[in-house]
Amino acid sequence: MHNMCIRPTPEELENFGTPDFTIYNAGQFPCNRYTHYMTSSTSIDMNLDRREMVILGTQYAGEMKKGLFSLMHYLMPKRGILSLHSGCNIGKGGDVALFFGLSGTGKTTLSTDHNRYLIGDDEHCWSENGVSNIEGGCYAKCIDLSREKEPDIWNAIKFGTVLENVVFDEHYREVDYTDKSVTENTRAAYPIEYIPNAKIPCVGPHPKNVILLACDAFGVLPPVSKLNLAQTMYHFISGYTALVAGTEDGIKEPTATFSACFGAAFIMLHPTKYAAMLAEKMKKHGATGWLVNTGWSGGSYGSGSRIKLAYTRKIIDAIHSGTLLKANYTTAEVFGLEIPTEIEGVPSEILNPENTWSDKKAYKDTLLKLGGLFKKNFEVFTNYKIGADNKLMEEIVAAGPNF
Ligand SMILES: Nc1ncnc2c1ncn2[C@@H]1O[C@H](COP(=O)(O)OP(=O)(O)O)[C@@H](O)[C@H]1O
Ligand SMILES: C=C(OP(=O)(O)O)C(=O)O
Repeated sequence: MHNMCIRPTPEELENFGTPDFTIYNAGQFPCNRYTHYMTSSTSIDMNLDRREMVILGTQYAGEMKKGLFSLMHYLMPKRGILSLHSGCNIGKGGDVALFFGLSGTGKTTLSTDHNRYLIGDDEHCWSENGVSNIEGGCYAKCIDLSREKEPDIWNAIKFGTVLENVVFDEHYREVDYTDKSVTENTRAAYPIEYIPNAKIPCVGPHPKNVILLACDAFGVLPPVSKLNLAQTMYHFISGYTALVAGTEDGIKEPTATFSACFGAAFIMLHPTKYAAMLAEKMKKHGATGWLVNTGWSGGSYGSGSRIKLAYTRKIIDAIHSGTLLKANYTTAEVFGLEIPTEIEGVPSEILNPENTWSDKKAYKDTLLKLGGLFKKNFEVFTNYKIGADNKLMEEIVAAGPNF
């Protein structure tokens, strides 16, 4: 946690006073499964009034940072500040990008970019003054980590970094990043300044691009689509992804899931409250929304393959540089997504997923199946209002799949 939190200076510590919030972490000591409603030996309990959190039955460090993140999802909106489950970076020209996404969709990987300054990889706030990181460190997944594909994360693993659940040779102290015998969810927790181009303090102006990451295991969402405001809200509230083997226990193969605001586990208010704040801020500051599929192409999980990280990076580069905004687009059926026809460094044929499937009928069936899942998931939101009248919510519902 020391690595992950914003570390106070000695002067700040001198006048620290009493803590605002206390975490009691009992590590492996389990909770009592005979307690009413307790379904597991692991529990994370929070008392907002007493400002305390109790963690029982888990040694996963992520529970502490994500527990505090839930707290921020309660405290920040009360002050008119939007809490974001997103990575964030800033270009040399001052353009800020947010990377929303569930675990494993690429927030850490894509916000850590050698050509840009890192503001943070996971938890941010968007206030009247711009964006700021809640944390002071990163928590990178390191399963199958390679120097070639993720050089900045690789180089951040040095003295002072805490490696969690990795397997290493005790004599030579060499880590085997491919070893999944403890868990797939191996982690490296390092202070953000271990990334050479981190922006310290971790703050920036209002975002120019809002990138929604989805790891689509069905392989039918385009690698990138440009979204209008209603589509951005529709996909933000839906929070679709495939959970891949990794952070959550028991996931052996990609499983479609919807997690409102890309963070159902952390939000404390109704999802439409956060969506309304995001819509208002994006509109006010002229931010563009994008949907980036970091999941499958050429077929669903099992027949297709995961989109190459190198291609996703080129897509993200084109968003940052502004060239993608000026590209030519076609509109795809069912989801009505705007797909660019060309991106430098990315084979044009993969931009429209239909081209990558050899079995066109299977593609159409899968597309309709996913569209149906989106519709069903969204049913519970259609009766809510966003903003003063119901106009935006009507536009948002209409921005979903249409068939
Ligand atoms: N096309 C892709 N885009 C992004 N990440 C990818 C891609 N293909 C494979 N990956 C891998 O998926 C994982 C994404 O995890 P991470 O960036 O930690 O996600 P998050 O921070 O959203 O939890 C990394 O291990 C990364 O190497
Ligand atoms: C730490 C977590 O977030 P992420 O996997 O997105 O890094 C988590 O969900 O446990």
